[in-house]
Amino acid sequence: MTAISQPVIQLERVTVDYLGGASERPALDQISLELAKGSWTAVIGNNGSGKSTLSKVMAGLSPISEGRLIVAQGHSVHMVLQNPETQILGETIDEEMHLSMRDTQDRTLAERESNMLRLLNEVGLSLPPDAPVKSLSGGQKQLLNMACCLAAGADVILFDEATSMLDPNSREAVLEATAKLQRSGHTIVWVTHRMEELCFVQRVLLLDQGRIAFDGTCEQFFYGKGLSDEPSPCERFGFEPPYVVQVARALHRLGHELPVRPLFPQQLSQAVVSLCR
Ligand SMILES: Nc1ncnc2c1ncn2[C@@H]1O[C@H](COP(=O)(O)OP(=O)(O)OP(=O)(O)O)[C@@H](O)[C@H]1O
Repeated sequence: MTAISQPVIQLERVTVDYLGGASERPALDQISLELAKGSWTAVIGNNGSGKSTLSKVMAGLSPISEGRLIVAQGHSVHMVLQNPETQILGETIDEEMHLSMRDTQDRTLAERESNMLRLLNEVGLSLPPDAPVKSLSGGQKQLLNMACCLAAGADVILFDEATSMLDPNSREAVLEATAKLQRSGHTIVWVTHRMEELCFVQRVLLLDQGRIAFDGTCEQFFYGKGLSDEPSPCERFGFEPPYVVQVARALHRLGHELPVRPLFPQQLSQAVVSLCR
């Protein structure tokens, strides 16, 4: 990847070596990277490859053994964790939101209420603010966690496997809300094991034993750089690509050259229709 003119987050040769950790190697090993403002980056890798440690480092929640983290001035980094329950303390939506809101002394009650409703609307959580948290689905709790990040002033949000405990509809709602936040200028880091979620992001970082083993676009990850039959990075590292990509690769091997490298079912169907014309 080329240097980014104004990175929001920069890691310079960051190593994290947990004291007393079971592994002989550091959790992160000399990682250098830059995140552009308004970008959406996925972080993937096998269990124990360092994904959670990397997101905690970026959020300033993990000590660094060597190297340094630079967060550009005026930017605020927050996290949405895997288990929707983990970071909720309030008993109702509004109680949870008020716990997260910053600068509350400066606002009148009416301003705070309207700000809260605006943020809930921004993530697509349309429930009465006095709804008890325990009545919310897992997906609604993640949307609430996202709204709380916004309430706390986050412009960089790190999702650490935030959809892994959700059903397909809830996953879609969280992905849609995240895409909307990115369109409005937020910087997103998305740790995941789900290959199909990479289709939404601009940049894929693959961690392997604490090091960056791949850094490129989703298309490059699933299809490789050219049209050759060589295994793609996704295949080389032993991940199963989404079904759409598998079909497109199979068609290519059978000699049917698609005009695009599809990521979504609609793109695949359009490409197949164009082949039949
Ligand atoms: N608090 C800790 N103390 C000691 N070792 C740790 C700690 N947290 C993580 N590790 C070790 O650091 C390495 C990277 O762990 P990390 O949780 O960052 O990986 P991961 O890619 O997020 O894994 P997973 O996909 O299972 O969540 C692993 O070897 C893990 O055992």
